[in-house]
Parts: sequence; C-alpha cells; structure tokens
Amino acid sequence: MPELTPRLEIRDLCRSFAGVEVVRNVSLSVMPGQVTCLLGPSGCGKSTTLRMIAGVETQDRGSILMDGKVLADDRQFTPPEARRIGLMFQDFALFPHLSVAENVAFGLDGPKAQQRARVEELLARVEMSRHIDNYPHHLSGGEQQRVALARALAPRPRVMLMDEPFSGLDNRLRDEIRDQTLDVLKDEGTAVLLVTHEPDEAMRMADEIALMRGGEILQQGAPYNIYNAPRDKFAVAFFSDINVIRGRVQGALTETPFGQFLAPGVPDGAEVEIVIRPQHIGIDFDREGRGPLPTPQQGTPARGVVQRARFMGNESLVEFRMDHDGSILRATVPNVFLPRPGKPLWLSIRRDRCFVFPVG
Ligand SMILES: Nc1ncnc2c1ncn2[C@@H]1O[C@H](COP(=O)(O)OP(=O)(O)OP(=O)(O)O)[C@@H](O)[C@H]1O
Repeated sequence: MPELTPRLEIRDLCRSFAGVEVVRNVSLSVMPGQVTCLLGPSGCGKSTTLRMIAGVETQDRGSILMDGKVLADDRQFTPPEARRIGLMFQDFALFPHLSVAENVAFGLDGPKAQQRARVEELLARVEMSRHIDNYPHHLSGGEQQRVALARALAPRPRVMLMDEPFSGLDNRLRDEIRDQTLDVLKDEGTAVLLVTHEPDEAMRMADEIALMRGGEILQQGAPYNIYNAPRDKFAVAFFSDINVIRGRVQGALTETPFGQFLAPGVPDGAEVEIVIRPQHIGIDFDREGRGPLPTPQQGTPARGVVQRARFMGNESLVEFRMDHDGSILRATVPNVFLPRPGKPLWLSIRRDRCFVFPVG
C-alpha cells in the first residue's frame, strides 16, 4: 500500500511583518523520502516559510501538520524541540569545542553504546569515519558540512529543513556534497524541504519544486514540468535567459517576422509575448540574402547580424541584431561554432519549445 499521508503538510500559511504580508496562503505537502525545493528570488518569503515550519516563527494564519497531526494552527503550537524536525542552514556551525563524534551525538539520548553506534553509522554514510575524533577546525568546509548533515540526521528527524545549505561551498565540491546528501536523505526516508534561490540546485535535488514569488507559490510540480510548462514569463526567466517577441492576436494566431504562432484562448486584439530560451533558437547560414525555407516546426526564419559572440565552454552565446526591427535576440549554439561579429545569419524559433503568454 502506498503511503498517502504526507509527512509534512502546510495549509494556507500566512505571515506579515509590519503590515506587509511576506508569506501568503502557502500550501504544500512533502511525502516521506521526497525532496521539495522552495525556489525563488531573494526576499520572496522562503526562509520565513521554513522558520514557521521549524516553529521559530509563528504563523498569522494557516496550519502545519506532520503525519496528519497538527503541529501548529490557530489553536495549537508545538514547540520547536518537540517537532522532530532537523535543521541544516548554511551558517549552522558545528560546536567548535566538541569533537566530530560529540557533535553528531549532541541531539541523541539513550544508552551511550546505542548513541555511539548511530554516530558511527552516520559518519560512515557521509564518509567521515576517519575524522570521528577530530575537531571542527581541522575539517574543510565540505567536511564540516557532511558532519552537520550527520548531526542533523542523528535523532532521526521526520522532516529535514534545509536553507541554502550548500551555498558556502565552492562549485565542484558543492555538486559532490549535494549528491551525497541526497543519497543519505533518501536512504533515511526523511521528508526534505530545501530552500534555494538557485534553479540549478533545485533541478538537481528536487522531486518537486515550489516556485515562489512575492510571498506566494506561483507554480508547483516536478522540475521537468515546471521547466517545460512554465505558468508565465517569470517562471521561464527564473530558469534561464529568455528572448521575448511581442505580437497582437487575430483569430487565435499572432503574426510575427518568424511566422505565425498559436495563441489559443487569447481574444482578438490582445497583445501576447512569445518567450523563447536562447538554446531553442535555431541558426542557419545566409545564402546570398536568403535563409532556409519555412517549416511547420520552425516557422519562418528571420535574418539577424551577429553583434557579439562569447565562447562559454560547452556552448557559445551569440547576440544578434534583427534586420526587421533592430531588436536584440540571444541564441546559444554548440561551441564548435563561434561566428564573427557582422556575420548575417538566419534565426528560427522551435514551435514546440516556445511559450505564448498574454501580456498583463
Ligand atoms: N523578523 C522579520 N522582521 C521584519 N521583516 C522580516 C523578518 N523576517 C523576514 N522579513 C522580511 O520578509 C521578507 C521575506 O524574507 P525571507 O527571508 O523569508 O525571504 P527569502 O525568500 O528567504 O529571501 P533570502 O533568500 O534573501 O533569505 C523580506 O522582505 C524580509 O525583509
């Protein structure tokens, strides 16, 4: 039988500071063993949401449940230490005067031998057994982070809350520690709510992403769905650079220099924005002033002149000034191709990879 009760559920959580509502009707649930990322720009209310779940901040309205039981609502309040929630924050430092083993055992009670067994088990999981008797100042940042993970997991929390836990680590190390952390969390079956402002981190870690803006959840779903079926321009732009082409709708279609785009359900005369990621703009050569023939998949190509081309390693980012209106469009192309400024090329837009949104 699948487990149907969410490990963590929050319903209509609200919180204001000085009359400004910074978290508005936030609802989500996390199943055991699932990682949900609260993703959004700085100040959108992610940490406040996490703090309310941890119990270090109280909500104005809404409820927080664990395994179907109320932890906090307008009548009840379970104190933080009784919530069985683990915390891992970027600046959640280890205790400097305690050894690695003592740090990990800090939240444990029960017989010493049992505590020691749990400490050894977790340190082995995070590959830190050889540092068991060392002190935090002997460890690198990544090693400290692994011990912090072991410490947070030691009392077997039902839910783990993580606020930008990897942002103090350099890029290469961060990927490694993220993957390892994820493996350990999955093994333990903990439900994880992770706050980040980095889309790459959310895509890498999350089973579900809750994209936040201005205190509200704008869109929630599997990373694949959020990336490929974004609700609006903000949701597209949060994950990558975007190009925007404007058009006006007539008969559920909008006419542009790149051909027609479908705009189903948009009334005649309304303005739409066609949003396209740089990697989904196709490029073709100029053949004496002519480009490739139109196709249903790519529409009509339009000509632009290379303004700048930057080599980025795996790909090059090429900036074009379009002949038809002087606007700038950006395309990424495989790094084998680095066109010179001044070169005319033809750009086309993949119909299955662009998004058409009504303006306003
Ligand atoms: N204790 C507080 N008193 C007053 N305002 C607060 C308090 N805590 C948070 N805020 C405000 O609430 C808003 C949301 O803050 P929050 O820290 O939740 O955002 P965030 O999305 O986590 O951002 P960041 O990634 O920068 O931490 C911000 O405008 C912040 O200044």
